[in-house]
Amino acid sequence: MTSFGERLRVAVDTHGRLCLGLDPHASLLAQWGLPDSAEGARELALSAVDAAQGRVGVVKPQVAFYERFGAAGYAVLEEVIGHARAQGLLVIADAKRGDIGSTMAAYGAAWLDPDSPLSADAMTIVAYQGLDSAAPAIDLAREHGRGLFVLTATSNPEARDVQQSISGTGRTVAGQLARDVAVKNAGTIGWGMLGVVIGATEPIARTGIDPVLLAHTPVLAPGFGFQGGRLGALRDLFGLAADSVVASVSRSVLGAGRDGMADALDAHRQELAA
Ligand SMILES: O=C(O)c1cc(=O)[nH]c(=O)n1[C@@H]1O[C@H](COP(=O)(O)O)[C@@H](O)[C@H]1O
Repeated sequence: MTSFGERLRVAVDTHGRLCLGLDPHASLLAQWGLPDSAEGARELALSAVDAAQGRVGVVKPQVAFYERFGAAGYAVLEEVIGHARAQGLLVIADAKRGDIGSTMAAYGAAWLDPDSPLSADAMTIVAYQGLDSAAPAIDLAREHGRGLFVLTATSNPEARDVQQSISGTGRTVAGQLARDVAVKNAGTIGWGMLGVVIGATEPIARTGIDPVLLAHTPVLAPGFGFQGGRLGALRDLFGLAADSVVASVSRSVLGAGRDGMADALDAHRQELAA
């Protein structure tokens, strides 16, 4: 079976390193003239998947924007994930789950088991319980060719006090988590099945993460566009980890509206390539 790392590499080599976030914010639904309902979220997300087709290889629905509509929202999320995957897009479910091992097994089953109605190619997780608490989800992902992205240095400014503080190992919390992930990918040829999330709102040098460690570790990088990170500055921001980056944008594309999304995606791609 092809691993998630290999599939992600092919998607990036084919379509470039941009990922489109499928985030139906209430403000975007209003801007699009759609109802603030599961049906509105469905219409926005399915239109975004259509615009993504042939322009990006990866999409990332943030599940909170569906969850807020309860069961109806989850039904839409199932449809959006299924539709995107059927179109050949890789789907990262941005669920940001984290818990003790036995519960992580259930989260893995929900988002990564091929038989689950929410089955995605990868999910985001929080590992403040220690990366090994995610072992059951990691094992399940490996078995089925799926992946996980571990939050290490997030894009929001409030995160710094925690994530850049020095842990018991002498490294920053972010640096230690990134190292733990990289160690699990060691020995992989190309990209491993475990990635890290590093925000694009400040240079990696400030996070305490050693970019050299990330040669085999894909880096999901949100924070470009609406949050201020510049795609054209990707190499300056990520330094020696730049080649591992998948740059994620949501509002800066979706905010261009139904008819403007395709052009916005093309403009973002050009900015990345420049
Ligand atoms: O894991 C994420 O994707 C994530 C991590 C992070 O540090 N910062 C961050 O913004 N995100 C997500 O990335 C998306 C950013 O959206 P825009 O700011 O609209 O491009 C949202 O879905 C966030 O939940």
